[in-house]
Amino acid sequence: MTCQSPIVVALDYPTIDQATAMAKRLDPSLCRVKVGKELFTKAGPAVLDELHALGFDVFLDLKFHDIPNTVANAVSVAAKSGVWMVNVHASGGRRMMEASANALAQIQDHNTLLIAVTVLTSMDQTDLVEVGIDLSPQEHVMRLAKLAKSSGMDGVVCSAQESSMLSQNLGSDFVLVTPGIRPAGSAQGDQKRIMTPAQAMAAGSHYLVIGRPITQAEDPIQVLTSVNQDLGVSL
Ligand SMILES: O=c1ccn([C@@H]2O[C@H](COP(=O)(O)O)[C@@H](O)[C@H]2O)c(=O)[nH]1
Repeated sequence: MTCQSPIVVALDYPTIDQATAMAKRLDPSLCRVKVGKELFTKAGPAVLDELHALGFDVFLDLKFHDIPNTVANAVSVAAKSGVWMVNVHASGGRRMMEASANALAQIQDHNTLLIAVTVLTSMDQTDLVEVGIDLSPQEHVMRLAKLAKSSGMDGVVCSAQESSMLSQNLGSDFVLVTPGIRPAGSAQGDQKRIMTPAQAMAAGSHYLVIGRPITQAEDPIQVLTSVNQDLGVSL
């Protein structure tokens, strides 16, 4: 069954038991799920198998960033594990992204989306200046997204604040995966470039990554259902 919802719930947990307990409170027809560095470092590929067995599409969010050969091989292993989406850092450069896209192309019948991270949603202009980038977040996202597209990526991770600009410049088929989503009233936490779910969809985002506003809610399924309803997703 294809999930109709754009929501990807970030399962940021320290153990496989906590992650699968949350997944069991969710529903694969209402969301996809994301496995990040904390959970994967502890649980390894077993967590992917468990989430697949529960019926979820899984975004493996390990943000690979290394030399081309290393990243291409890691992307290849990820795709063979059956994940729906995997990502690399666009700042790893053209050769790294092209090697990753070529590695995926060699896997028969894979249907894994390959996405490049542009500028983390936790960063603003001040953070960029400190790492030597004298561009606005929007300008740097645009530069990295153009590079990602021409290097064979299916799309990018960006903030929803850049979705409209990217959709207009790179086409509405270029997949925009947007963390930093905050339903009205939820805590911003460490995120800097945020938008509400409805604003993000209106701006052209394809997928909305939502973690703590759902996973730390008293009733996660109620929050998930209510965001889906606000977005007009047929449930
Ligand atoms: O630019 C990025 C890239 C990835 N993330 C990840 O998304 C979730 C967001 O969780 P919240 O609790 O909704 O803030 C988290 O797993 C990050 O590692 C991101 O936030 N920004």
